[in-house]
Amino acid sequence: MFFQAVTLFPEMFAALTEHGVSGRALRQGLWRFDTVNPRQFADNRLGYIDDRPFGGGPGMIMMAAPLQAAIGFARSRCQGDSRVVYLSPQGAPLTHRRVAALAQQPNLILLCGRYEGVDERVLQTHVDEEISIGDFVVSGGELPAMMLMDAVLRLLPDVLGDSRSAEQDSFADGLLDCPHYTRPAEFDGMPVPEVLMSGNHAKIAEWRLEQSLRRTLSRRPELLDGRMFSPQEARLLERIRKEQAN
Ligand SMILES: NC(=O)c1ccc(NCc2ccccc2N2CCOCC2)nc1
Repeated sequence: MFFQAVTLFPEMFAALTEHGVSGRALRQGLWRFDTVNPRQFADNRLGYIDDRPFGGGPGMIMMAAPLQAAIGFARSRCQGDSRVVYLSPQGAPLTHRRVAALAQQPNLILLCGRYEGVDERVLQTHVDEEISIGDFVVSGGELPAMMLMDAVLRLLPDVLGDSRSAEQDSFADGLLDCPHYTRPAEFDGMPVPEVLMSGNHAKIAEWRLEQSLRRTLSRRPELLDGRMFSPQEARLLERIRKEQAN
């Protein structure tokens, strides 16, 4: 996987390239990263890459030409297909399903907007997909881009190592995660659920699945809409619903 970010703030991406699982995977060569700064494609001496909005209004808009050139340069560095993703509040919601689809791409180019946004004509001609990480606004597309990258990287083989498999991530099975505990066995007078100390792996797995179903039902019931259930899940849901009915 070759990620490129078209960004005015390349140093921000150190958060992923210098730290944690993503940083280690980069050093191991499990993925590649580079940035393109639109400022180097400004066609004037002063490096202007933004200008006032037609129609008036506050702030500045990123100009089309430098972005088009930066995207073209990024694409020229890709072997095979490349996909340009624009992070914006107007994008399609990022879900596990969409992350899994992106993880199949060999080359992803992430366009990070600043100022008040980007000239629409770049989006129409050079952006393949517009994605939002949530219904809120942040100052630039870099943090959303890094969240997308991290979510994709966790799905790449070997990035998480054999200790953790991504399918255990909640959302991978379409459910919220179960509660987790570690030592001490009693903290602040609170014990750990007995079943987790039992060593009975089938019962532990069933307890964890039941807890995930309970949490999903109470916190995000809409996630269960349209989801198929295994016989075990259906049985557990039945028991939970009965319990809540009385
Ligand atoms: N939900 C998201 O994925 C998300 C993504 C980006 C983003 N901001 C960058 C941005 C990108 C595109 C358009 C406007 C803007 N903004 C620039 C700064 O001013 C506000 C508008 N915010 C939230």
